[in-house]
This record gives sequence, structure tokens and C-alpha cells, in this order.
Amino acid sequence: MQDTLSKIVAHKRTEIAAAKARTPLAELRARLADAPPVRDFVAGLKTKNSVALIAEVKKASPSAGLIRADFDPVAIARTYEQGGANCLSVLTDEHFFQGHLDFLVAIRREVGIPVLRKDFILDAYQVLEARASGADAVLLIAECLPGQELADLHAAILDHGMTPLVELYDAENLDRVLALNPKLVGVNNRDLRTFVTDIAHAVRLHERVPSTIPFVAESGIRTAADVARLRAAGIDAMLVGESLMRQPDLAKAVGDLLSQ
Ligand SMILES: O=P(O)(O)OC[C@@H](O)[C@@H](O)c1c[nH]c2ccccc12
Repeated sequence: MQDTLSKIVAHKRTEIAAAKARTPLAELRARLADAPPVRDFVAGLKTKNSVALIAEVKKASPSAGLIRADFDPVAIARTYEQGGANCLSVLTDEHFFQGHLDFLVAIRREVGIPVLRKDFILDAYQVLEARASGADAVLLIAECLPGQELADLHAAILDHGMTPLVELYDAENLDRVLALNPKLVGVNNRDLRTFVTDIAHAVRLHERVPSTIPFVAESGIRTAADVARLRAAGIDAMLVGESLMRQPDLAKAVGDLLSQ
């Protein structure tokens, strides 16, 4: 049976082809001039909070289904910012996560903190889309980008002045990721093939990442006790979506998580 990640990637390739047909590259390039200037995502992580928070705007996911029915992306983003989040992550995948690039555009306009485009990036066209939509950072998933593709997209993101967040799950991808001399590394606690999350996964791999590289623990982080564990391990930042989005009182949820 085909695993979820390969299914998402296959679907994404059809979406990219459709987007290119709808908005030719030259047209997309022309839109770059109107994009807001890039904010420094890594600098955003260095202020406040013992473990910096990248708060994720996420309506649904393949593992959880619908997470939050009452979903106003801009209101959620504002609440995250007011609650003390360092940076935001916005899901832009429509088919599997019920996200949208328009959410990114609207949020980036309405908040003062840096914003990451969270999607399955396979093509430099999507990097341009991200910048044209106001993204300050772009996620790259090592498991989706074999061989030279990872390095090429990493360079494309840097060329546009944005920060690549290079994510891996498989330990075997670590050397390939570190060879990029990355500005920001993330370890996903969720195996995108099985959906199982385990915070110990990021804690273990963190030990193999030089302390000069800011490190983000991603997924499955729910409680202040989880945050204390990350802090004790010396982890710089966390990416949290589902556990926040499930709380009716978002401002309180952010405060509770950051009370550590
Ligand atoms: O909702 P969670 O378990 O707090 O996880 C957030 C984030 O880490 C997760 O959405 C994520 C991490 N890497 C991804 C890659 C694609 C889609 C989603 C993700």
C-alpha cells in the first residue's frame, strides 16, 4: 500500500502543474515586487521564551481529520502573536490540510512576526509562490527531496532572502541536511508514513546536531511538561499545531504552553 507521504507528493505534483498552467512563471515573478519585505525568521526565534514557539495555523490533517471547525486563520494568527508566539507556521496545502496560500497572504499582512509557508515543496515554482505570498521562511522535507533536489530548493529559498527550515524524520537524512550548512533544522516527531509521534525522537537527534545550528522540535508537543523536556534537552524552538488548535481558548493555551 502506498504510504501517506507518497500519496501527498503525487497529488502535489498535479497541483504544481495546474498552478503553473494557471499562473505562468513570468506572471508570478512580476508579483514579487509587491510582496512585503522578508522578516528574519531565525532572529524571531531568538527573542523571549525559553523554548521559542512557532505556532501553527492548521485546520485539518490527514492524521487527525478536522481539527478546528471554528477556523478564522487571521484571528487565530493574531491570538498566537498576542499570546507570545515567536513566529507562525501556516499550512498552505489545500487537499490534505484544508490550508490555502490566501491564508498566508492575509496573515502575513496582519501580524508583525515572521511567517513560514508549511507545504510539500517539490519545485522552485512553489518557492516563488511562497515569496510572492509574503512568506519569510519555507519548509523543506528531506524525505520528499532526494539527491540534489534538497540542495537546489534550499539555495532557491536563500536566493529569495527567506529562511529554509530543513526538516527530517529519518536519521539517515541527517548528514545530507547538515551538509547544507542549514540556518535552521527541524526534526519531525511524527513519522509521516505512520503518523506515530514521539518527542524522544527529536531529543535523540538533537544530540547529533551542532549547537551552533538553531533546532526546532516539531509535532506531538502538547503540555508544559513536554516543553520542559525540550528545554532540559537544550532545544531552541518548537513547532506546535494540533494541541493548540484543539483548545477553545487559544490565548490561554499559548500562555499555558509558554508558562514553562
Ligand atoms: O500539529 P502538531 O502535532 O503540533 O504538529 C505541527 C507540525 O509539526 C506538523 O504540522 C508538521 C510538521 N512537519 C510537517 C510537514 C507537513 C505537514 C505538516 C507538518
